[in-house]
Amino acid sequence: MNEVALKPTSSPLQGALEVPGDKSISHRAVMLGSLAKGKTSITNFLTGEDCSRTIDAFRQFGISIEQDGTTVTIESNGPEDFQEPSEPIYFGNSGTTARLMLGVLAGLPFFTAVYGDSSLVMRPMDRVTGPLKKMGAQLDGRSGGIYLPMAIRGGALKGINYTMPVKSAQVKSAVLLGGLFADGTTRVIEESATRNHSENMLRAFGADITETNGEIRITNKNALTGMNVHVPGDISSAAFFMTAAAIVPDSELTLKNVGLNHSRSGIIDVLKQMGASISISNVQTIGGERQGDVSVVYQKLTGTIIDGDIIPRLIDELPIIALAATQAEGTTVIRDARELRVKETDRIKATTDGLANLGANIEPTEDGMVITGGASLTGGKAEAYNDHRIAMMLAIASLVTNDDVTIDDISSINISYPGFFQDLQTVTNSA
Ligand SMILES: O=C(O)C1=C[C@@H](OP(=O)(O)O)[C@@H](O)[C@H](O)C1
Ligand SMILES: C=C(OP(=O)(O)O)C(=O)O
Repeated sequence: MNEVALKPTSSPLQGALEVPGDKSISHRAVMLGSLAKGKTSITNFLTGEDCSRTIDAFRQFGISIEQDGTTVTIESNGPEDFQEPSEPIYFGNSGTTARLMLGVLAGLPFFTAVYGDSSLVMRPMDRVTGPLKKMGAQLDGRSGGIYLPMAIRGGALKGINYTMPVKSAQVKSAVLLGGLFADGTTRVIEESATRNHSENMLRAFGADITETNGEIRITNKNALTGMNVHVPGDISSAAFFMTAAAIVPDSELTLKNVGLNHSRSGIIDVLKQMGASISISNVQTIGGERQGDVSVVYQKLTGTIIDGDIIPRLIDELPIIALAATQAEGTTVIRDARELRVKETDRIKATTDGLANLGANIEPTEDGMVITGGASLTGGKAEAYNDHRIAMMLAIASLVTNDDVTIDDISSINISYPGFFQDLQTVTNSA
């Protein structure tokens, strides 16, 4: 157990901070770098546990991957040289590793067994095995093929046209990765845009991929070629500090080099909609990924409605947005976010239980929550349910409570943000 009792501090957040590299982009850089021929160098790689699971998976195929802090170097001859792993592959807590790797494994002509931790084995995999089976892969798993552990016999795929039934970048990416190995063209049609890092990076590595009006097409024509990838700061990590600065009076904080890809920046739109003072500067685009500095100056927030197409653009930020809503004047309604129920934990339950324990007026709904804000939080005990995003949200809550916030276990934070508490200390002490 790593229980902590965090003292309430109303100390404003000041100065500048550079959050670690983006988790989604770090995973994809290792995957495409391993599938490419030649050398790939990744800088500002996220050293969190989830991305280590992706590195370990490719090492099991015999790929040479060297890691020196946030720099990762991959030397590969491409998938023809991958070896059949002699041991099952462990995906840990990482949904992105599991779902995207199933797309890769579907295309590799050998047998693999895969498993995950106690959270990952409860997360639905049929959303990716469904389309991959249509492409010709043989996959089976627990409970009739829905859950890990799973066994895959890959190879000989054919392109399909796939209209996505769930708004999920992991599903889209798994099908596109399968499409890299399939005969003919693979088409994915999405109704609402989800994060497009796979498309951006596949294009940069030389894949034959095009996109028009929500239809993405990939053809197995060009081998990928190794390249240099610089990973921008993770907006999902920056979100904790942006929100903290937006709710703690007198804060004035800049988050530097944050990824600002439109498919990820819903948090900025929502905070602005709630009245936050946010400005963006030093914008540049590297490898198809927009990035820049985000400055937040404290200003009183008001409640809002969050639903529809913006949900996939801020899905991982909804727990911290719920905390912002507890500090905003009026009511905030979050809808169309049923996907939160199948993350590392049921995030609708974890967020509403946790914030209610700290004194918030918050109610779960089937696909979201309703928060009546404006009152200060008391503090108290709350469970992180072994979910990094919940643990960090509860830690940020201690900046606005009257008494201690006790969190049962904070070790999950290493999944996506190993230096979180040091960074929190830096910006709260520089006032
Ligand atoms: O593709 C990705 O890197 C991710 C996609 C999202 O999941 P879904 O595709 O399940 O929505 C997100 O919640 C997850 O943190 C990372
Ligand atoms: C849902 C998340 O990740 P994953 O699906 O990769 O476990 C997350 O990081 O919030």
